Amino acid sequence: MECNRIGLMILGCLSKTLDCDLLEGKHDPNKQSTSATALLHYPVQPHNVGKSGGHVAHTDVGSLSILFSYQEGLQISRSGGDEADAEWLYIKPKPDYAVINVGHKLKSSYHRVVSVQKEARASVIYFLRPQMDATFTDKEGKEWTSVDYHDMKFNAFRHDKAEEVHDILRGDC
Ligand SMILES: O=C(O)CCC(=O)C(=O)O
Ligand SMILES: [Fe+2]
Repeated sequence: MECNRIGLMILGCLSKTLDCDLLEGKHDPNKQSTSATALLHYPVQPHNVGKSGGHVAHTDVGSLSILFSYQEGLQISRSGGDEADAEWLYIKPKPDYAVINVGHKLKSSYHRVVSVQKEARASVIYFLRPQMDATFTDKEGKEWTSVDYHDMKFNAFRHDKAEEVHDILRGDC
């Protein structure tokens, strides 16, 4: 609940600063949404250090993500491009701070989690998302409901071969 409130507050501040309404009445507390809290566990991968053995490169679905982790491994791409060509930068964890990632409307960063340590990694993340029936138009002019877009992207996450759904994971549609 608190993360939801803080997320909406941040979106409100960004809206003012950018002079555009990012909330657009699309976060009605009385309507169902796909907002969710995820507890992520990354097992030890001693043979996979520095590789995307943690979380495949992707952009986040929704309005804003609030991430808590005390451990290294999160990287963002500075250059874009394919996962293999991208220039990956570590986001260092800072005690008592959360990492805030904007979602699609503001062009989410392309990020991933790599294996860096000999111990398992854990993170907690809250995804603030619009109500299910909120609509938006993608780059190709196709209209989506928030829930349909969410489900389409999650099918891509579950896909066996990330390279086949690369454009979806990178948020290119
Ligand atoms: O575990 C992390 O640090 C990031 C997880 C993430 O990017 C996600 O679940 O979308
Ligand atoms: Fe993410």
